Amino acid sequence: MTNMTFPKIGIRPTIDGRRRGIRESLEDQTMKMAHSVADLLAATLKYPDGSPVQTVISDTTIGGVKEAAMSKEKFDRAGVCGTITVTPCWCYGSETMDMSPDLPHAIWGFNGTERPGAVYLAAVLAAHAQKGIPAFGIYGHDVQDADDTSIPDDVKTKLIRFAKGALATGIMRNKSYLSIGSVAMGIAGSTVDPDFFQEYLGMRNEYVDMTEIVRRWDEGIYDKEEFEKALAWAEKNTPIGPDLYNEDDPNKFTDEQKHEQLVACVKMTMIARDLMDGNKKLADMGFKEEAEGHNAIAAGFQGQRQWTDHFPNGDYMEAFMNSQYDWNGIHQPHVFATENDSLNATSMLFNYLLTNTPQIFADVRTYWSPEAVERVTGTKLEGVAKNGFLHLSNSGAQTLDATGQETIDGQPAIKPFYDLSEEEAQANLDHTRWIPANIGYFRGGGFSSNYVTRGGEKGMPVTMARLNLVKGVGPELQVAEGYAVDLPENVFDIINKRTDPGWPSTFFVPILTGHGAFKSVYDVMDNWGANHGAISYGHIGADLITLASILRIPVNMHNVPESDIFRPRAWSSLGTENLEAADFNACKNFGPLYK
Ligand SMILES: C[C@H](O)[C@@H](O)[C@@H](O)C(=O)CO
Ligand SMILES: [Mn+2]
Repeated sequence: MTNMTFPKIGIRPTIDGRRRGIRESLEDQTMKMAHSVADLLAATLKYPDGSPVQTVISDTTIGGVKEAAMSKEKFDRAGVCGTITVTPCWCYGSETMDMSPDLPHAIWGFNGTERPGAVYLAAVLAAHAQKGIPAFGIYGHDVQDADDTSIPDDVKTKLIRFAKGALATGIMRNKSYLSIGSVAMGIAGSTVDPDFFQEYLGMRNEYVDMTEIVRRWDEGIYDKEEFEKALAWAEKNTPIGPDLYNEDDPNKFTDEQKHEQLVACVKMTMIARDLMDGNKKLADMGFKEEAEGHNAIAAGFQGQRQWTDHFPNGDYMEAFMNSQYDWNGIHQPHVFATENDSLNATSMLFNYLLTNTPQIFADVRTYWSPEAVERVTGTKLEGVAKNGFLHLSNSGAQTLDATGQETIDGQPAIKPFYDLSEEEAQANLDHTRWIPANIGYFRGGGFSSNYVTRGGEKGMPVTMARLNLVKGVGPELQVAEGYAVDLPENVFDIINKRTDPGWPSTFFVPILTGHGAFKSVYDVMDNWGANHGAISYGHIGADLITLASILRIPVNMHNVPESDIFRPRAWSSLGTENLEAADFNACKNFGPLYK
């Protein structure tokens, strides 16, 4: 999603309202705390376009209800999507708090002992709980001196984790999920649930039939100049690869037919982008309505089967939509799901908004036990993969940035577009083949990207997430942190041949904890809620858990250490011993963020 204005974090310095000494003595310190938080967020966090995150600070410290109202007015005008209240002292709980029920809130109560900042923190969090407007409490672990304006590391971690979740919530709000087509092959995630998008994400749903693509092809509703450039680029950078699946098929396509398919794939990519973002060029051509786009922050393409039984499949389009470069150079990726799996698109959207990195959409295809690998290949797995692995593979919407050719500190990584070099983008392309689709599955042809994610010596840290809808509960999130790993060459060759040799592959090893769904790699597979997963670079489970709690989506399985879990304080009111049950109860009790 391009050309958007981003929401901001509002910072509220609250203060003891007593004039004639108390308030005056605290003004400076209180305002300084607000500025240190603003500086921290601007220096640490970036919007999806790479610009630094912006904050708004209340014009005055807030000692009572009038100043709280003035601050709220300012925040509403500025487009604030979450508030952080800071204070070193006692203030008046319900008189100074921000009561916006549809915004996430956090409060940092300074851990000093000269003034009762922690007492205010506890009082205002109680008010939040009592009013059903949950807020995150931040209380530094170690006492600071009264004149210390620094932010301790534990406080920083929580401020940043909260701000990431609040910003993700704010950025997706009022945007659309665009379905291109409807339900693919009975996949539940592609039966779009508008109530979920509206109430939990604050989003709306847009729908276009897949015939819209044909209309735009036939009536020439795409930028012709861009298309010429794009096709020349595609012929050079995405050459059609060997026909692995169809060599012996009497119905296999000729080279001319395959070239026509590449033409169609390039046009599909441009059209999907225009459908999501709009395109001013279309207005110049007289297509003003089409030029607007659907304000989509995420989208999905049904593809199978009505489209793919007749036209080239969506793999090429999906791969490029999720990637950060094409004929226009390096740019922001889109969030684009195969099979119109709107729930996997949502998981990708969460991952993306927390990291600004492009996402892997994959089938959670096969659990390979060490025993099965040894039986089939004669090789005993060692190292990170010694307990087995999950083979993640789907022909379509897997970012091309996941080849493992991008690096951070010499290790394979997936980077945001603003950190990506031309060489890395080119290396990804050079490591990707474009394999003609298996015409048994895809009668209309098309091309799948084909590469293996390189994990490197230590494995690439990744997190797999999945949002599911469960009748009676609503949405639930599952999160598995782990590593994308390299397999010994002979193991890969044998496994690849008997799976889908023309699709991209990521071999995933979740981190085991010894309990629940993380007792074994098999248990992770066995507890996964659907056929797809959304895989992000990095270990982002703690951020996902915080975001889910803001949206009141319970997490039904995760392998994040308990010390990293950060949820609103009111969650403890629902239980402190069994955090999973407390999470379910809290999400149910407080209900979705929107109506
Ligand atoms: C080609 C097949 O229909 C696959 O696309 C299918 O197994 C899936 O991806 C299901 O999610
Ligand atoms: Mn699939």
